[in-house]
Amino acid sequence: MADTKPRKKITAAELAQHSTDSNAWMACHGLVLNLSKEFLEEHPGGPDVVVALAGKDGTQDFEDISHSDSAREWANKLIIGYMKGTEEEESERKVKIVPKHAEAARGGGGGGGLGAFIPAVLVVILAGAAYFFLNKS
Ligand code: HEM
Repeated sequence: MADTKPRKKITAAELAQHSTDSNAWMACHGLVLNLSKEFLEEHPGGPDVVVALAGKDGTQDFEDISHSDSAREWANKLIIGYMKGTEEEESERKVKIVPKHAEAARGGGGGGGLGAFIPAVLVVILAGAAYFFLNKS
């Protein structure tokens, strides 16, 4: 993850200019990844699916595949810059990395309800068990 290269601030127009397989950038979680030739050749999902998103924001497609944490670490090595945004977003994107699978699922997917539901279910089960044992004796 030792990404020592300074990150560049990139506009949507600039991103859109890098949309061919020999010159492919893709935005992901506000970061800009350089989809190098080696990356495209080695990508387990093949080059075409990624090249189709070159010059665009591929965050949704990247998350839809539920990429592993090692895929995310690989993506971090491709970071060359960050998307232009508000001052706050930009200062975060200067140091940000592609979120781990669990974080992305929690934050981005909108499916956070279950996590909050589990403790409530546990409390009900424990209360039921306590009631049962206290009444037994
Ligand atoms: C740009 C950063 C990306 C990286 C570093 C990356 C890396 C990987 C890695 C390591 C895998 C193997 C499974 C895993 O470890 O999760 C994988 C699988 C896959 N990726 Fe990506 N990927 C990237 C972007 C994308 C995008 C934008 C798509 C668009 C749809 C995509 C589509 C797929 C598909 C379909 C597979 C499944 C291949 C299979 O199991 O048959 N990937 N990717």
